[in-house]
Amino acid sequence: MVRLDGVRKEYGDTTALDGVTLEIRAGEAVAVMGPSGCGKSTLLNMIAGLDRPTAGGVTVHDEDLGRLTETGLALFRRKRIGMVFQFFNLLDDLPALENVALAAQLTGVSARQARRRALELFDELGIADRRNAYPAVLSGGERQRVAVARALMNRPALLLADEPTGALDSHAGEQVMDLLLDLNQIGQTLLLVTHDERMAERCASRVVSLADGRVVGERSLSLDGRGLERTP
Ligand SMILES: Nc1ncnc2c1ncn2[C@@H]1O[C@H](COP(=O)(O)OP(=O)(O)OP(=O)(O)O)[C@@H](O)[C@H]1O
Repeated sequence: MVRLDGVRKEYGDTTALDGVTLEIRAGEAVAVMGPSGCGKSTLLNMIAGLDRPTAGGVTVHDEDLGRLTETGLALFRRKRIGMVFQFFNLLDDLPALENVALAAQLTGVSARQARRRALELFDELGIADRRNAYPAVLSGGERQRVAVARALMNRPALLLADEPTGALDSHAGEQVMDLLLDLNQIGQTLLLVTHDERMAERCASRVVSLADGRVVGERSLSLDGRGLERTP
């Protein structure tokens, strides 16, 4: 699903990624961990096509991102990638359902069809009763579930999550972890950046450790070990 081949990224004198080679198979849930500044977000940005490597190649879902124009990359991102961020990144002046429907409308889907799909997702994620609420009145956990719904709207090949529980209290964080775990267990490929060892162990089948822009370790987690401590 994802292949990084000797990816290097420099920002002026700073080397954010220093030759990262990594593969992620369809259906995997991979957590990327490492100290602040080691290049985790840069890695996600390379895979999402939000930024281009200084050297090396990135292939996602058989698409060589280096061959895409800026317009091609924007289209790739909208159709193939779902992203969830620590601080939700919802639009404050749109109700929850419209925030989510917009993701499909931007790919040319009609407003009616987009709302129908968004409602299905709100039902599945247990937030249907919050569909007309504006982000400001939603709890952190509800906001993140809306953000996950938005990320899933276009049925992405890959869901990228950058510290998705970083701004949540522990109960809401647990619910979001359960949600990501459930999504992966029904086949969604997931790449997760987290500082939280417990989250990695709960949601990921493999943990990749980064330090100073390099992969310095990898370990697989047994499937049996995942999701055992579910919230009631
Ligand atoms: N747009 C940018 N311009 C200049 N330097 C950048 C840019 N983005 C990242 N960097 C630098 O690249 C390095 C890696 O940053 P990155 O944000 O990927 O690390 P991170 O592991 O995600 O950190 P954190 O856990 O604190 O979010 C850091 O030294 C950072 O300052």
